[in-house]
Amino acid sequence: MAAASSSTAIPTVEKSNFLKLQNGSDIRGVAVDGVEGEPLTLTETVTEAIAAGFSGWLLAKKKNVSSKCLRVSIGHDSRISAQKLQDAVSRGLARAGVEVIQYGLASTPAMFNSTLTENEEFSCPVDGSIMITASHLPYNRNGFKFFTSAGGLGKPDIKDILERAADIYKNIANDDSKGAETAASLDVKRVDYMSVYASNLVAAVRKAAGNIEKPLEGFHIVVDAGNGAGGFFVGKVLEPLGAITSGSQFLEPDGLFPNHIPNPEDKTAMKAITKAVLDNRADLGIIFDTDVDRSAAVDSSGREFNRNRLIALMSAIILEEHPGTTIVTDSVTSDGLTTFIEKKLGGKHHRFKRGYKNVIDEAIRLNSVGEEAHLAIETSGHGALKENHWLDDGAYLMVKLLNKLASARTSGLGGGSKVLTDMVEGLEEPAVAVELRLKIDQNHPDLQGGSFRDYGEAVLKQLENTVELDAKLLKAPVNYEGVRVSGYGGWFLLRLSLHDPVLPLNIEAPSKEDAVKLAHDVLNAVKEFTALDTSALTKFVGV
Ligand SMILES: O=P(O)(O)OC[C@H]1O[C@H](O)[C@H](O)[C@@H](O)[C@@H]1O
Repeated sequence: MAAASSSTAIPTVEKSNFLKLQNGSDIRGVAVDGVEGEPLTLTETVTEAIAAGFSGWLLAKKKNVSSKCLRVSIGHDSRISAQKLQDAVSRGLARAGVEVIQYGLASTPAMFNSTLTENEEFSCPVDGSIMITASHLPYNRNGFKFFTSAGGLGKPDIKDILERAADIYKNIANDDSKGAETAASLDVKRVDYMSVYASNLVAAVRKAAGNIEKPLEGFHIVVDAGNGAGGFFVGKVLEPLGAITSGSQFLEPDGLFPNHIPNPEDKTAMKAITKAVLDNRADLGIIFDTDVDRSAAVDSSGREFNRNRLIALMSAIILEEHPGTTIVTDSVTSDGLTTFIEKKLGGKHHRFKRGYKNVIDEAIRLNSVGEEAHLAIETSGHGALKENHWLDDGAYLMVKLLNKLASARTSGLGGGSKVLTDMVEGLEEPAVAVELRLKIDQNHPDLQGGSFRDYGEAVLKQLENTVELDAKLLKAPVNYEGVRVSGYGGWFLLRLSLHDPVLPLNIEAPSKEDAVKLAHDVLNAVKEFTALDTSALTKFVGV
C-alpha cells in the first residue's frame, strides 16, 4: 500500500472546508479530479483524517475502551475512486490504533449489518463500520456513511467527526512521519462478509417459505444492478433460492456507470429494467441503486413498483403481518397513498419529512412513545423495517416481495407476480405528477447577505400567507415540512431541499390543466423573490 505522504507538501484545508463535506447524515465530496468547476475535496489525506476522526468519535462513545480494542469494517461501492479511498480510510484508522477489516465491494446495509452479526470467524460484530459511497451521484464523487450497532450516525455525529478530522489533518500536514510509518506497517484483514450478509437474506426467504430449500424454483427474476454493488443478489441470493436469473443485466461493477444511473428514481433506469423483464418474459424485475440501500421492482406486465406504488405494496405486506400499524413515509407521498393505507389497508399513514434518516428516526420515536410502527419508507426507494433492526436496506425490501411470491405459490394462489400486482389494486394514481426544483442563487443581492435557508423560509412564509387568502386552496392541517396545499382535485408541496439551495416543488393533479392551476398559484405567490429561479415553473405553466 502506498504511503499517504510524499515529498510534496500537503495543502492546507480549513475547518470550514471540512464542514462543507457534510451532506445531512453522510459525507460527500469530489474524489476524482478532471471535471471542470469541481475541484478535488476528498483527497487521500482528508479521507485519512476523516477516518481517524471517526475512530476518535467511536472511542469517545465507548468509554473505558482503548483504541487498540476497537474493530472497524470498511466496504465500498463500484466507484473508480473506491480503492484509493479504502486505502486512505485504512491508514486513518490504523493511525488511530484501530483494527481494520476490509470487505471490498459491499452494500451499505451489509456494512451496518456487520455491527450486529455474531461471528468471530468473520471478526464480527465490529464496533463501527464505514461505507465508501456517494449513492447515485456522478462518477467523480464519493463519500462515507458510518454505522454502529445503534444504526447510521446522525447529523451532529458527522459534524463532530469532521471537526475532529480538521484538527487531525493539521497534525498530518505538519508531521506525517507517523502516517508514513503506519502505512508501511499496515496490517489489514480481508473478509468476504458479503457472503455472510447474503446468506442471512437467503435464510430469511427459506424461513418465510416454511423452510423450503429452493422456494423460488421456477420463478424467473431479472436483476439490474446498474454496474453498482448489487450484482451479488443474483449469484448469492436468487440462485441459491432456485430462481432463474437469465437476462439480468449490468451486474459487473463499473464506476463509470456506462449503462444508466443506478437509481430507482431515474426514468431511464426504470425503463432499462422494465425492458429486461418484458424481453425475458420474467416474473419479476429488481433494480438497486449503487450501494443497495434503495430498490424498486417491476411486475411481469412491466408495471413499475417504485415511488408511491412501492410504498403501497410494502404497506400492504406489512399491514397483513401487523394489522393497524403506522406506516411512516417522507413528505412527497401522494394523497392517494394515504387513502390506500388508511381506507383500504386499515393502517395509519404518518407522512413525515424527506430524508431516509428522518423517516427511520421518526418510526423509532413513535414506537418509543407507544405508537406501533413497523415500516419507514421513502419515495426514493429507501426503506427500513422494525423486524430488520431498522436497517435501511433495499435488498431486504426485495426479500419481502420474494417471500410473498413464494408463499402465494405454496398456498395455491398461482405463480408470477400477480399476487403483488393485486396487492396495490385500488391505489389511486394522479394523471400528472411532477417535481420542479427551483434554485436559489446564493450570491444574489436579494439575499442581503443572509443564508439561502433563511431566504427559502421567507419564500415559504409568503406562499403560506397567500394560500390562506385563497378560498380555492386548503393548507394541509398536519404537515411537517414546507407548505403542502390541496386544490383543484390535486395538491402541491413546496419545501426546502435537505442539502441544496433549492426549493423542490411537487405537484400532483387529475389533469395537466389542474396541475397548471396549482403551479400558477405558486408562481404568483413567489414571483417577487428575484433570487429564486422560477424558470421551470414558468415553463410548466406555459407563460
Ligand atoms: O431534499 P432533496 O434535495 O430532494 O433530497 C432528499 C434526499 O436526499 C438524500 O439523497 C437522502 O439520502 C434521501 O433520503 C433524501 O430523500
